[in-house]
Amino acid sequence: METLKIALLGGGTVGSAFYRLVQERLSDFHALGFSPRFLGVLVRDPAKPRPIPAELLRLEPPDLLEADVVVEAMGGVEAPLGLVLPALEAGIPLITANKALLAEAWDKLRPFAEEGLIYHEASVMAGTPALSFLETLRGSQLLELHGILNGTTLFILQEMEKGRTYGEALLEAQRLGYAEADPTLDVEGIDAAHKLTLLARLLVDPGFPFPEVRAKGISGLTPEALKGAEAQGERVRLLASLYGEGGRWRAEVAPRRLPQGHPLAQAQGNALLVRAHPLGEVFVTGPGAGGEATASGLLADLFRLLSGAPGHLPAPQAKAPLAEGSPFPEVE
Ligand SMILES: NC(=O)C1=CN([C@@H]2O[C@H](COP(=O)(O)OP(=O)(O)OC[C@H]3O[C@@H](n4cnc5c(N)ncnc54)[C@H](OP(=O)(O)O)[C@@H]3O)[C@@H](O)[C@H]2O)C=CC1
Ligand SMILES: N[C@@H](CC=O)C(=O)O
Repeated sequence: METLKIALLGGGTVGSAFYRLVQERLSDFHALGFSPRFLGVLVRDPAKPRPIPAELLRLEPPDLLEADVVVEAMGGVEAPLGLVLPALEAGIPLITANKALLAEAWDKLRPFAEEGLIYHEASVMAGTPALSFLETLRGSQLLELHGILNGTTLFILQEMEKGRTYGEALLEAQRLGYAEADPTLDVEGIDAAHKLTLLARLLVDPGFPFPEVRAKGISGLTPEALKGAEAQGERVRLLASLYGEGGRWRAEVAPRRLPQGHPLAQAQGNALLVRAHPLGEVFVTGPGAGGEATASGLLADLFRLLSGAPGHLPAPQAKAPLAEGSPFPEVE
């Protein structure tokens, strides 16, 4: 049995759930011939209650160069970047749930992603297949993509439809572990824009720049706007859309009106609807936030790594859209 040395950066909602899930799935590791061992778990406050043995908690990162794999679930951009870069330079694979890091520090990380060293299924729709789903669609050419990529705002809209206030619903989303440490990223559409950037790089342009994504969130939406949509047989959802316009890819996050019977309006979880040529229309839905759902995506990546498969490779070249897209109407 080979020891698998894991350095875990972050032991919060996601990191704790990942630690627990690894313990729960030891027999699957053993079946693959590995025995996982955590070198340490980086946190800020070791006194916080969490399901990780105190002797593993570290205020300084464990020696990442000793690890077989670095798993990053700390959030932010500059702090994790400074830690993971030397490990990547040493050829140590990175598994991360951090979409902000990938979206905003791509110039530094792209060479390692192209080498197959970065695994990040959990960064978009948590453990629900989004990146691996789109990888399979590479056999076709993307026409357009529309997704509900943020669990916090979906939860808030669903709760507001049941009569709860925006503020109450946001607090509950934070309690459930769905929201970012800074929930402005969720409610202003920035988290969904990070995720949409990653999808665009996977499918249509390996260098797709994050600042090109227009982001509008839900903080300005009133209960009246939601009721007005309902009266017209519609539902409002924060959609991330990638579509052709004037021969270029346009990427936007905005609250949009959907017919109530549309699969994206009916979806109870995060969702992704893709039209591709020649495949046609494909739809996937499932949990997109929360500790356990995200840990599932991290573990899937760890098993992918152990099976010898490379990380998530960006698109090999930039491609212009084949057709003009048809985004759903935006809420004014
Ligand atoms: N929550 C979710 O549903 C999902 C989250 N993600 C992503 O996963 C990552 C983690 O999210 P989540 O677990 O919710 O966040 P949390 O805030 O719950 O956890 C962050 C962890 O990292 C530690 N940490 C953060 N910054 C530092 C630092 N500078 N030095 C040392 N330790 C640090 C924190 O320590 P301490 O505990 O002591 O504060 C904490 O353990 C983020 O990138 C997020 O976007 C992705 C998909 C879903
Ligand atoms: N804050 C994010 C967490 C998962 O990516 C969300 O609400 O979707």
